[in-house]
Amino acid sequence: MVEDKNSVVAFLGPEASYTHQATLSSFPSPNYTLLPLPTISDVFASVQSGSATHGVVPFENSSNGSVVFTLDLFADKESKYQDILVQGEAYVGVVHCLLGREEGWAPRDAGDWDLLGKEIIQQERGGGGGGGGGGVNHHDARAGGLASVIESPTSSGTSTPKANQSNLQHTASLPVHLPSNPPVSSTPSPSPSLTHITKLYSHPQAWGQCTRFLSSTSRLKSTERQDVSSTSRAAQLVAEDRTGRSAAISSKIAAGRFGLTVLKEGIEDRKDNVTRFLVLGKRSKKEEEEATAKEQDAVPEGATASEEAKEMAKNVENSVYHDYYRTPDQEQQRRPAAAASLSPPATSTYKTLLTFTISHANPGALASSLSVFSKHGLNLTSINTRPSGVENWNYIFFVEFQGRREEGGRGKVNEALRELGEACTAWRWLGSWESAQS
Ligand SMILES: O=C(O)C(=O)C[C@]1(C(=O)O)C=C[C@@H](O)C=C1
Repeated sequence: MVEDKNSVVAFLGPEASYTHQATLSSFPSPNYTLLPLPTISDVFASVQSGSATHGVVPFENSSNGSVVFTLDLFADKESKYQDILVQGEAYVGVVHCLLGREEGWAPRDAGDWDLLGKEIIQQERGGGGGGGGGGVNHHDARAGGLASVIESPTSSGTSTPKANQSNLQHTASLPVHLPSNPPVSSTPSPSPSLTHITKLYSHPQAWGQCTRFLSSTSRLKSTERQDVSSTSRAAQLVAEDRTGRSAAISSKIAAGRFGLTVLKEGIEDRKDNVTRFLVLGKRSKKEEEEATAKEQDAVPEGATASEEAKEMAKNVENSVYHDYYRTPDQEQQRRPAAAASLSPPATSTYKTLLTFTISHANPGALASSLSVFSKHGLNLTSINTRPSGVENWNYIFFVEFQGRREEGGRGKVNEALRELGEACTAWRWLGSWESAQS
């Protein structure tokens, strides 16, 4: 990533989320200001509006599949995130823990408790709208938030080697504002009783990654579960619960951050549990203007208005959109630019994410669209769908493949896109980036 001390990186918070770990791994330098936001849509919105230069969002988990909230934001049915492109990825090993209070726990010191409560309330107020997360001071987000409670890359939420340039061990320490003698212990007894737990909090993805533990622990089988916006938000809510009867599925790092006890560690179904995160960026105004100028030059002299239109539709050199939510006129006015990510060095492996729609009434439209990729030797690595939102049982298809769009309309990805335009009703390029997979 381009390092600039004015860069603001928004991520799904509050601090100590797995997304925070992915953010530190992709943006290890203290020159970046990290901004925890309550929801994934807040992250998209902040990148689109320019209040953040980058965003980090969860995309898929190795055992539980896609993060549908993120897919729906990429589907962008209301055309709110037209300038967002994927510029990178990060992998974080996810070791889930059950966090809470031990049976019989009670806040020991009202002063300490008030201080902790005040801290949490401050975070929520600073969050920039909406419940569900904590917006902490930017610097706290980096320092106090996560780095200061990370003991080693194996403590929880480890990164895969490539992502682990991170500085998950980054130890800058700005104030955390937790009480010096927190009213809890983060050291569990060997096998703490769970009979006092009456409510569980977590992110929906986490339930799906801990099914065995949840279904085999008699106390928890029938315990009420509440979905919240992130695993660290779950930990934050449990820390606020003065009854001591709730628990969160979250990370060991979050236990340290929010002063909770790890009641059970390693509760994920699979030990190789990994979540992939995407780094978002925005096409710049300058790039957009340049692309508009280039495309105007590209229209052959003497072309008629309709030939021009045809030429524009064919010219995928710099286009991001063949957008399904825009009329051809609107489409021509926009003509977005190539992202900075179009010109990385040639040695690495790249990935590209696209969405497309087809006419469901047209037999073979889906098969023809997909065959474009194999025809051009592009290794299709995943396919997803989300409801189109236009008509029942119609879908937006997401495909990811190895390769990248090159500048100047060259290369097999550009060729495939030209052909895809003939097989589908519309497509949208969501970015090409260097793979972080080892
Ligand atoms: O970042 C977090 O802590 C989240 O709660 C999000 C999220 C996700 O959506 O995948 C991230 C990692 C884990 O897979 C579980 C939850």
